[in-house]
Amino acid sequence: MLLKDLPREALMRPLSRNEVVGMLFRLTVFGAATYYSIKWVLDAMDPTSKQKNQAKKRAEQLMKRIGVEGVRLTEYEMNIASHLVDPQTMKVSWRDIAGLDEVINELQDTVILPFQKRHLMANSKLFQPPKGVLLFGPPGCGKTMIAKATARASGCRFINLQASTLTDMWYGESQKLTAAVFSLAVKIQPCIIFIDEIESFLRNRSSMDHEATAMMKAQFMSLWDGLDTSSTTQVMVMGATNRPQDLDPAILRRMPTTFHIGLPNTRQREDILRLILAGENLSNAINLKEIAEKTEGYSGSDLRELCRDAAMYRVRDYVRKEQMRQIAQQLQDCQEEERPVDEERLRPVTQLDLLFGLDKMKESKKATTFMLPIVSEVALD
Ligand SMILES: Nc1ncnc2c1ncn2[C@@H]1O[C@H](COP(=O)(O)OP(=O)(O)OP(=O)(O)O)[C@@H](O)[C@H]1O
Repeated sequence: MLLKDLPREALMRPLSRNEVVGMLFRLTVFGAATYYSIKWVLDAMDPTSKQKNQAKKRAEQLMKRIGVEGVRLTEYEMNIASHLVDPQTMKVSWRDIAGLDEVINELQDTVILPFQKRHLMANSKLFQPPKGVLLFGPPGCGKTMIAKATARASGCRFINLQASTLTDMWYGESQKLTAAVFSLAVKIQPCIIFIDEIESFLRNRSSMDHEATAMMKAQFMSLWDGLDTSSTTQVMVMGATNRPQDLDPAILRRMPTTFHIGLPNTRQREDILRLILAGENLSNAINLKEIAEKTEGYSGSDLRELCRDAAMYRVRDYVRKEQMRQIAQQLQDCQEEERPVDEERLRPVTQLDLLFGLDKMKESKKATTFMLPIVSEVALD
């Protein structure tokens, strides 16, 4: 039936109460159905919706585990919260770091103490943890370990941020995420925001910078400055870099507390080797001083790799011995005999294993330094 076919009186008469309620009800149902359909279609079209849901779930679990409950997070804060490190899984402590006692003592006084004893100095502006700390030095020398151990020792929550988390986003998203980093840190304080390779997104500003990058940097700095407005805010940005010379001077100014984590000297290398090999079955003739003296220029991570290789030789020997025994048994066509208990165990790591490991490491280092100029030639083209 068309509208013009309806009797004029029916159109003019006022609506009854029930009709108005019914109409309102139908409108509400229709509005809600439209809203959820559009939301569903948009979610289905959003290529990142699955990631968002996973990040949300992970963030909720983590927040529960770190003991933060009853705090409402925005979608962007949820995303950042998925980079929270669960303190239970953060195993690194000072005892796992060798040869860096001076740095650790300094960190203890300048960073950890103000966090640990914050209740004593609540009203002192001078005795607040620094808002920015920079760890710099060559790769593999323990910067990340130091950052994690600092968070653990100071009882801080730890957001482990990769620069790409903020820079890989769509235009506009980066800025929302940057804001979320700081707002989340304040909600879950005391908190350390750790940014590895900080120079990769807070590098020297240049006229070549994309507008969005320049805006994000400016925003990052102003949010960082905002931490200073309240003396009770317990949030610190800790950056790590291999290339401090590439950092924006404005960023360097905001990180007056700097720690150089350099390549270890002979004594430090010996300490690192001792720590890495602690708990291993070692031959009595092991001479770590000799290995330390032969590893000039090696980082802690190189030394760990060397020890890993050395420890593998005895596994390889064990497997070979086993194969030889099986072949001998097959040749003699005899039943498998019971073996003495010490044949079931791996032999101790010997000095020779370490020296072999060292040779292998030297070879691979030579190969990579040989490859490096080729890589840069390609990049320059
Ligand atoms: N001083 C040290 N004591 C014990 N182990 C060390 C030390 N330095 C480095 N290592 C070993 O090297 C590994 C790498 O260290 P870490 O990731 O902290 O280095 P980094 O300086 O952050 O390197 P990058 O700049 O590449 O991120 C550690 O997991 C650890 O096994």
